[in-house]
Amino acid sequence: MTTKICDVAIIGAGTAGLAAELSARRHGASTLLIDESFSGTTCTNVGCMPSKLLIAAAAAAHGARHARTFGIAAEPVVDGVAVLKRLRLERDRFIAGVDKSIGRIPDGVKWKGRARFTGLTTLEIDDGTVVEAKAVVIAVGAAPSIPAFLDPVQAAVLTNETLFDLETLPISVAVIGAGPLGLELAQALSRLGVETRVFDQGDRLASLDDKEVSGQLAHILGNEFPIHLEVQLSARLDAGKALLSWTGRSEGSASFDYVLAASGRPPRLKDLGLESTGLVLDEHGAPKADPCSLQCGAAPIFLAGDAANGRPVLHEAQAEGAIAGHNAARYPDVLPGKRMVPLSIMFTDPAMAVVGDISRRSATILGAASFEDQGRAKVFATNHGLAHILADPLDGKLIGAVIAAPAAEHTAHLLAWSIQHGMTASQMLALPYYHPTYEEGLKPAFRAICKAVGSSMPMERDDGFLAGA
Ligand SMILES: Cc1cc2nc3c(=O)[nH]c(=O)nc-3n(C[C@H](O)[C@H](O)[C@H](O)COP(=O)(O)OP(=O)(O)OC[C@H]3O[C@@H](n4cnc5c(N)ncnc54)[C@H](O)[C@@H]3O)c2cc1C
Ligand SMILES: NC(=O)c1ccc[n+]([C@@H]2O[C@H](COP(=O)([O-])OP(=O)(O)OC[C@H]3O[C@@H](n4cnc5c(N)ncnc54)[C@H](O)[C@@H]3O)[C@@H](O)[C@H]2O)c1
Repeated sequence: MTTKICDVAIIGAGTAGLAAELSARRHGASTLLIDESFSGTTCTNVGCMPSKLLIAAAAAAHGARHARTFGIAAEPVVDGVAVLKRLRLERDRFIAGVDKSIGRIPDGVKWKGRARFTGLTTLEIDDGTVVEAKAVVIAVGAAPSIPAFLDPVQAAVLTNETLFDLETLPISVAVIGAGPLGLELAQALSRLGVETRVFDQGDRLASLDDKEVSGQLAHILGNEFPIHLEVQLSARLDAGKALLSWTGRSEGSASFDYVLAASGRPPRLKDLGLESTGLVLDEHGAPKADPCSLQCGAAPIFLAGDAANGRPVLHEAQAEGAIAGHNAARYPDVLPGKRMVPLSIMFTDPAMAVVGDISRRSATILGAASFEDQGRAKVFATNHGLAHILADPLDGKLIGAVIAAPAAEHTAHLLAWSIQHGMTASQMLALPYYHPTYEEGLKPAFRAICKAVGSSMPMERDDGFLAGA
């Protein structure tokens, strides 16, 4: 039996785990990074990058199909094999990049195997190795959850872990879940010519707490592929296909080559032996971590990335890894990490973004900006969507935003940065806006906030009459 002794053991070499290991080592700790495969991250292998590569192919098809809007005749011919071949080629380059960074980790720090807790800071790896650490960072990520009603059609079920390895594009796909995963992939598949339908038991897209923005997006996306909200589903195999039946807000049945389970990705904490740590676990078997220090109670255990189930997006996995690694190295003298303004973006077209704290909506001023008559959007025939910007009623300081509009991924960044710097709507209007741009489209929301809180509008720069702004 091998025993490994270290200051900080990190379980999981994904984005959060790699950041945690580096951070702990930079702060003087001896580290042990344990992963069951050391073969890329969720982001590169089955997450952000392959999904965006599929979206990029879909955008090319969509652009050609819609060229006729501008007087140009074109009809795309989608070669499914070629689309997926290019996707995997580029994806593998991203994976090679991660392999390179893993290769730079010093000898003796990496340990391949599946770890589980046997005590507060003792781990057992599936090869029998025992690890004794002073602190542990849990960065095990998340895994797809497959609803039980899909059991009868298991053979036809895809997840984000299998979709990108198909040889070619299927004829038809049912997508279960209208969250970011389901909607991004549904729109991409639909634009690539796959008959696609989305189903969700909930009453809005992406569980978005803004009915108006969510409703507009549902309308826009619903013009491209059917979205069935508030439905209950059942499934059975029929002539080798998955036959889905649904009841609720709408009723029907249809056969699909595949069913994509996009119904959430809970943290992979189940077989981690957390009960041996003595930590208080919730009904899902998860410990609670402080959102700033990422420490579980007062224990020498830290949670980071998707495993922490707080902000399951890449830049936060990296940031949380760095905070957790630092704190694990300095345990018990733990510090609160400085968290960024929350920012999440769904790469549909139009994109949907949530920025800052939108939970206090009732206690804020709301400025709205529609993109239906917006200059830049009209030029590019993308004139739809809505931005809601929330601000403090006292001084118009920006608090949050929900946007489903063209270029939302870019305007959301500007808003997140402005919120982080404490900007007010009035200050936003005093900044330069080039014409004609999508950024100009936010001005009506800033003006509405200024008006509501009685703060000044810099008229010499923002007169509000520029045609198409
Ligand atoms: C389809 C899809 C698209 C996405 N698109 C975006 C996007 O566009 N932008 C964005 O910001 N985010 C996106 N995300 C989210 C983003 O990918 C994740 O938030 C991020 O990758 C999480 O990183 P992580 O380090 O927490 O987990 P992971 O990268 O999953 O790492 C976890 C690691 O832990 C290892 N592990 C697990 N259990 C054990 C164990 N017991 N012992 C040893 N090792 C173990 C695993 O092998 C794995 O290597 C997307 C996710 C998906 C699924
Ligand atoms: N652009 C991005 O940042 C991006 C893109 C894709 C995925 N992700 C990440 O991937 C993770 C998973 O995304 P997701 O969209 O799967 O999760 P999600 O939890 O956001 O959405 C899941 C959806 O599935 C629905 N659902 C669950 N069970 C169902 C059932 N039995 N029948 C019908 N509907 C059901 C839920 O109501 C919900 O709307 C998230 O953490 C997300 O942040 C991020």
